[in-house]
Amino acid sequence: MSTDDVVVATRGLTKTYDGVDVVRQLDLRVPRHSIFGFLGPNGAGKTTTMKMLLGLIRPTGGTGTIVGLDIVRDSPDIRARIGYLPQEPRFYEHMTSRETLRFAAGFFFAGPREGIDARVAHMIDLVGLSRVADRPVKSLSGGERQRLGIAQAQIHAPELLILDEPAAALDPLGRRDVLAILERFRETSTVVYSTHILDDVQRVSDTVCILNQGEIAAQGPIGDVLASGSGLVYSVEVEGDVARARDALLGQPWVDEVQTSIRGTAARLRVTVSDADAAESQLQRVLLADDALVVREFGRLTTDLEGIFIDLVEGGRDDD
Ligand SMILES: Nc1ncnc2c1ncn2[C@@H]1O[C@H](COP(=O)(O)OP(=O)(O)OP(=O)(O)O)[C@@H](O)[C@H]1O
Repeated sequence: MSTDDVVVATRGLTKTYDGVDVVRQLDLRVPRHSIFGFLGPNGAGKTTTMKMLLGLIRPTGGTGTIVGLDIVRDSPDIRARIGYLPQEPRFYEHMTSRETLRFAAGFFFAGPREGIDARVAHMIDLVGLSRVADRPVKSLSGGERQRLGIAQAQIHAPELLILDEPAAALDPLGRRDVLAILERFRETSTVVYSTHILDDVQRVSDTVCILNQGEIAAQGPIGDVLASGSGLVYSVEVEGDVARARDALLGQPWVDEVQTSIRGTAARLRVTVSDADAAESQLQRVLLADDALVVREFGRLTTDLEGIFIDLVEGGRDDD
């Protein structure tokens, strides 16, 4: 990937508070035009990382660039070129949504008022606030406020949008609306958003980074991250002498574990292997060597992000 294709790149990014690394040695890479899901449990360090990227707090160690600018040296320029939605956006409650967006646009756009008004109207339309645009912000629902926050962050058409938990406080319909809006930005911009809701990431993200206790537990295209967690488990449905089939499998050096669940005359075997190549070439053969055994179904298990997330997060947890 060339540097033009990477919007955020950090190396060894670290933040220490009171001698504790809350973010440790992050090497992040966000591809241009991706919807990058920054996933992690509460306290993982997502907000701290985002604030470092925006120049709102200073890293203790490491370096980073964002849209080609240095995150420490160039932070004023970064804030002009990036849209940011904090976890709890604040507004002037008596202003309407339209006035709020006009006010924000005034910081970025010079030139005739009509230009600003057209941009504001376009953003109101894009985030679906037309019906309520001329009501005071204090009368908006949680979902409407969040959509206003996204419109405000995007008012100057930044090439990168950073959103801290944009959908966390919303009900399923509100979340769906926000995710649909993020999708619309994919063509024109890059979106980095944090969340602890796996389902959201699975729905809209093409790239994901799982952060746990301040460190990256997994990062990459979502398909690769999903494959990394599911590649070594096979599911096989058989009929016949299940115990013999199980023993035959456990006799292979590349088989770690076989779990069996009986379903009438058939059984499902969940086979965990240590060597995917060996499993691909030999697993079926081992089973078919038993003439009395019928193999009804055979395949690699596809796990979802939740399984991987729990494995990574639980696996990385210190025993206390
Ligand atoms: N100013 C600070 N001083 C000391 N510790 C801090 C400070 N800011 C954050 N922390 C700690 O750093 C850790 C990471 O916090 P952060 O807010 O980045 O996590 P997060 O992943 O965004 O969590 P959440 O999903 O709950 O918002 C937490 O343990 C938090 O208490």
